[in-house]
This record gives sequence, C-alpha cells and structure tokens, in this order.
Amino acid sequence: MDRAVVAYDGRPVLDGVSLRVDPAEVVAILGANGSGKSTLVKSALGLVPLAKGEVRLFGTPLRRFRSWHRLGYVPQRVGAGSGVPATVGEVVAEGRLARRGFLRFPSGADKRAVEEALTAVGLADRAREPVSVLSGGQQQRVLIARALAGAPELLVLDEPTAGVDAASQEAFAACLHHFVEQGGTVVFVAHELGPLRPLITRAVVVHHGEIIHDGAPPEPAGHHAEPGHDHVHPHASVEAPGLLGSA
Ligand SMILES: Nc1ncnc2c1ncn2[C@@H]1O[C@H](COP(=O)(O)OP(=O)(O)OP(=O)(O)O)[C@@H](O)[C@H]1O
Repeated sequence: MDRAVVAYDGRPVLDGVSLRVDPAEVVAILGANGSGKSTLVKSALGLVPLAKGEVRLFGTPLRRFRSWHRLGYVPQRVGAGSGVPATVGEVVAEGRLARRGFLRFPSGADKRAVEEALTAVGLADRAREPVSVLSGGQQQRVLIARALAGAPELLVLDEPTAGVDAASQEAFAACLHHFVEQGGTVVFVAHELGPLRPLITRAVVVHHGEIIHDGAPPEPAGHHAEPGHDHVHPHASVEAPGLLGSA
C-alpha cells in the first residue's frame, strides 16, 4: 500500500501509510487501541475505501484484483456462531467457495482441504458440532481453519489471539508455524505477541494512523519477563517509549 489515507466521517484514521509485504514474511501489526491497525488491514483488502493512495495485491491494483483465493482473511472478533446456526465443518467449508465457485458441489479435494484445515487448528474431531457450543478461542480457530481451507498464499488475521484461551493460542501458533514452513506469508494484528513472538520476522507499529516503527519486533520490557510479574499491561510492549530500539 502506498500513501494510504482513510477517513471515517471526515476524520483521518490512516494518515498516508505506506507498507509493502514480501513473500514468506510474518508481519505483526502492533499498536494501542484505536491506533488504526484494523483500518490498515481492512483498507489493504479493499474492505474500507481509501480517500487517497493506492493498494496493490500480489502486484495488481486492488480495483483489478480478482484472485481472492490467493488470500485468506480472519476478521476481528466476529463470533463464528453468531446468527445462523452452523456446524464447524460448514463454516470451514465456506473457505473453499472462492476456489470452487458458488454453483458447484464440493469435490473430494474440497472435503480434504476442510479436514486438513480442521486438523491444522486441532479441531478435527469437532466438525459435526454446532459452532455455538465451542469456546471463544475454539471459534476463533474455526475462522482460522476457514481461511486455511482455501489454501491461501497470504493469510491476514485481525487480532487472532485476543481473548483466546492459552490452548487455542498454542494451537494457533503451531498451525501458523506449519503454514509459514510451507512458504505462506502472514500479516496479523495483535496487542500481545505471546506464543507468536518466535514466528514473526517483522513488526510494524501503528500510532495515531501512522507507522512509527517497521523492523525488529519490540523486546518485552525486562521486568515483564521476571517471575512473579503477573498483572497485565495489554499495550505496554508497544506504547512505552524506548522499547522500539533506535527506530
Ligand atoms: N466504521 C467506522 N466508523 C467510524 N469510525 C471508525 C470505524 N472503524 C473504526 N473507527 C475509528 O477509527 C479509529 C481506528 O480504529 P481501528 O479499528 O482501525 O483501530 P485499531 O488499532 O484496530 O483498534 P483496536 O485495537 O481497538 O481494534 C478508532 O478511533 C475507531 O473508533
């Protein structure tokens, strides 16, 4: 994306942001609440219009981009179980639609892709259950499986681990690791890196609609690593000055 400007009701929320992601990168988009992280990701996918600037996906200007099967998107905190009752397997199968077209019945390859995606997130045995009976973290894993089922090259996730139980966070980290090993590219929004920290190759910190750091992941503050430090500072690692190195 090049000099992207996004405004809601005339109020700028992204202020001329330029960002390029190359194949095989694992990029964490960090920043405080309301800094513009979700808006950055959504505008990069054409879900929010740009007031100025340009977005290219896989080198193609957004308005001409049609290869949506090349990317998988997991939105922020949308309960997979909200609204229509659906089973885990049905939700994940939606992830195949961009590949198979809406009017054809699922092929053997579609069914295998759904099974593999559910296995990757550790929910293979839950396919026939209604999504609504799963925990929040498990529902988030269902959405990740839905994105993986389309066999994307690029996975974009908005706060995949926010409010997610530890087991789901670990399952997600393992599945991301596998995806990256297979040559996948990942961009995700996060408040805390947690078990994802070892996977990321680059951190982009957004502050008031601008990128204020792009490079090495910020180190956790020293005292946070001390045993016995148990109270939570969700944004401390990205808000505290001096944690971002010399950038
Ligand atoms: N659809 C919208 N209409 C109006 N204002 C919006 C809309 N979406 C987001 N905003 C505002 O734009 C700013 C940036 O929001 P955004 O969701 O991009 O931030 P964020 O960094 O992802 O925050 P969070 O960590 O809380 O998800 C916030 O002030 C938010 O209130």
